[in-house]
This record gives sequence, structure tokens and C-alpha cells, in this order.
Amino acid sequence: MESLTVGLGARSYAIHVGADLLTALPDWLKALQLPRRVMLVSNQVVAPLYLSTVECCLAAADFQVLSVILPDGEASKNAASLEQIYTSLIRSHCDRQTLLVALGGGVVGDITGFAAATYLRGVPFVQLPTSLLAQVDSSVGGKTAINHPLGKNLIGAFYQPRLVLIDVKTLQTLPARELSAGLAEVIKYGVIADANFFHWLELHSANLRRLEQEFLIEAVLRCCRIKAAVVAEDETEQGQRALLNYGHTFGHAIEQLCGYGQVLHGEAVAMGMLVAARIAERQQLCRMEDVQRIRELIAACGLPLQPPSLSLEACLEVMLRDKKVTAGRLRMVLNEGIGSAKLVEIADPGEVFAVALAPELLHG
Ligand SMILES: NC(=O)c1ccc[n+]([C@@H]2O[C@H](COP(=O)([O-])OP(=O)(O)OC[C@H]3O[C@@H](n4cnc5c(N)ncnc54)[C@H](O)[C@@H]3O)[C@@H](O)[C@H]2O)c1
Ligand SMILES: O=C(O)C(=O)C[C@@H](O)[C@H](O)[C@H](O)COP(=O)(O)O
Ligand SMILES: [Zn+2]
Repeated sequence: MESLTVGLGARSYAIHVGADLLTALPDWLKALQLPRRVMLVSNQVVAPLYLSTVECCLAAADFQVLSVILPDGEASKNAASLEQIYTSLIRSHCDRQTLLVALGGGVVGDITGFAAATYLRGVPFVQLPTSLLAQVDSSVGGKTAINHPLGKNLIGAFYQPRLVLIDVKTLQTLPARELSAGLAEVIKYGVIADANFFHWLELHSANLRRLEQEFLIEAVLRCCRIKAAVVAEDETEQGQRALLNYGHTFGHAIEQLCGYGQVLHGEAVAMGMLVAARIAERQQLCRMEDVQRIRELIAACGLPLQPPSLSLEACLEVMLRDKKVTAGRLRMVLNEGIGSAKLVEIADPGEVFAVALAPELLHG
């Protein structure tokens, strides 16, 4: 097992990465003196695979264990699922000495975190991420949220977990399409922060897609190190944390306009990264060879390259609700070569996106 820390003063927490770590949960909770009453939050896909393992080890260590099982998928990252958690907590008379534990992918993690931030104005929570995307990204950093029909993650809070326990063994049951979606966020870290890591991914994407454990651990650790450093510097996204949003301006528009869950978050981010790279090339922030390398790595990871056919007008309307928009001006993250990025204001989004998306956009 390897460990790192998200350094946030009194709210610092550890990320432990390894294989077969789920059953170590009770020891970590005891060490952190977290409440002995635990509400496990999972979903209809992950619960049959891992919930009883976690329930049993907690019960054997004298924890009182409750659980709530949400519907699966992005379409359920909404107020109804949040309400389901609140109702379970209230019905079970859970007080502030209750720990929420998110067992699942990014959807379960983001909703559980928001429930923890708001139930009784805040109870502690722990992340047990089981998808690659959640292990490399969503379980770390404390962005918690639900979607609104008009936009992704529009209702949420910054609220940090007390512990992130990453068991890469759980990835053995993850569908290949979901693994690829997680690889999109992995590629993101290489493009925005680490050219050597990007090159490592060019060499080893096949090892990752074959679920080879040592490569998975290496990738998860490298991503978590980058994210932990960014979050420690800029927890609430006043500056450099926005770089973690590379590919998300257009990606979030795809997710919402296609209907949540139709295009996976990671798939939308992959297409958004390629569009961002094209815009960066036109603005002379990177070379055509860089765009080509990004395109090839996205393809090698089994991710889509071509955005669905959407109205440019509709995309622009959604993108103007993005959280990076300030004073009505669209700002997006563009890569500078590979391994570095910056937040750039887009003066004329209509023209810039029309060019970057041609010929994929059929109308608008
Ligand atoms: N908070 C953040 O910083 C942050 C960062 C990135 C993404 N996100 C959010 O995360 C979400 C995407 O996360 P995701 O890709 O994990 O989606 P997800 O939570 O829907 O999980 C993907 C699918 O895999 C299933 N699954 C998860 N673990 C499994 C396992 N071990 N075996 C078998 N099936 C498993 C899930 O039930 C689901 O069907 C989006 O809502 C996105 O906005 C948040
Ligand atoms: O942690 C961050 O900061 C990120 O932006 C990570 C993203 O991968 C993630 O999808 C995040 O939820 C997007 O945030 P949002 O603020 O654009 O909703
Ligand atoms: Zn993301």
C-alpha cells in the first residue's frame, strides 16, 4: 500500500492506494476516531459486488452499519437520490455522530459528499471509490454536487472527505467502457501537468486497459499526487484548480445536451479535450503534433473522438452556464504544448467553437 496526503491544514486527509484494501476500512476509521455509526451509500450495480464485504468487516469491528442503495448512473445524480439519503438518515435517527461512506463511482461519491456537507449542516464522510474515474479524480478534492436539468454539478459544495481508500482490485469488475472513461481523466493530468506521465501513458495504455495491477496502481498514484497538490494550493478554485477542468467546458455541454448518462462523463471529457487542443493549436499555444498525440492517446484508450451532432447555439448557451464563466465571459482551459495549461478567456466563442468543431457539427 502507498499513501499520500491532501494537505489542507486541520482538514488534511490521507489517500491510501493498494489492492485488497476495502477490509482495512474499520482500522482506518478507528485510527481517525470517526463515528462508530456508519451509513454506507452505494448503488444497484456496486452494492451486489462489494457492499456485504464492507458491511461485514465493519460489523465485525463493532461498528453499527446502515446502508442505502441508490439507482445507478449519471441520470440519478439528482435531488431524488439526495433525498433518498436524507430520508434514510432521518428515519434511522442519525445524529451528527454518523459517518457517511461512499462506495461506488463518481456519481455515488459526489452525491454522498453533498449529503454529508448538508445533513445536519455537516457530518464526516469517507470515499471508497470503485471506478477508475473515481479513484484518479472524483474521490479526491472535495467537489461534491448533484446535476440540475440545466447543467452539470450546478448544486454543490466544497466539502472534503476524512479519508480516501482506493482498492484497485475493485477495477477487475469495471466494464471496459467505464475503464476507458476513467482513462480520459488520467490523460487530462498528463496534458495539463506532466509531459513525462503523458509519455508513460503512450507506452502503457494497453497495460492499463488489460487491468494490470502494477500499472493501475502507478497511474492512480500519479494522478492523485497531481490532484492533491493542486487542491492543497487552491481548494475552492480561485486560480490553478480550474486547470483540472481541461476538456470540461465542452464536455459538460455534451453530457447535458445528450441527456445525462447517454455519453459518459469521461467520454465527454475526451471529446472536450480534443476540441480544447484544436483551439489551443489555432491560438498557437501548441503544435499540430501535440494535437495529434492527444488524439492518438485518446483513441488508444478506447475513447470516442467525434462529438455527437449538436446545435452550436445550444452548446454555447450551456457553456455560458459553466462555473468558470465570469462577468458573462467564457473562459476555458487550453493546453500549452503537452504538460502545461492555462485558463484563457474566449472573446468570440461562436467563431472559435465553429472552427474547432468543423466538420463534426452538422448544424447551428
Ligand atoms: N468531484 C469531482 O472532483 C469529480 C471529478 C470527476 C468526475 N466527477 C463526476 O463523477 C461522475 C462520473 O464518475 P464515474 O465515471 O465513476 O461514473 P459512475 O459513478 O456512474 O460509475 C460508472 C459505472 O460503473 C459502475 N461501477 C463503479 N464501480 C464499479 C466496479 N468496481 N465494478 C463494476 N461496476 C462499477 C457504476 O455503478 C456505474 O454504472 C460524474 O458525475 C462526474 O461529474 C466528479
Ligand atoms: O476537481 C476539480 O476541480 C475538477 O474540475 C475535476 C473534474 O474532473 C470534475 O469533473 C469536476 O466535478 C468538474 O467540476 P465543475 O466545477 O466543472 O463541476
Ligand atoms: Zn471530470
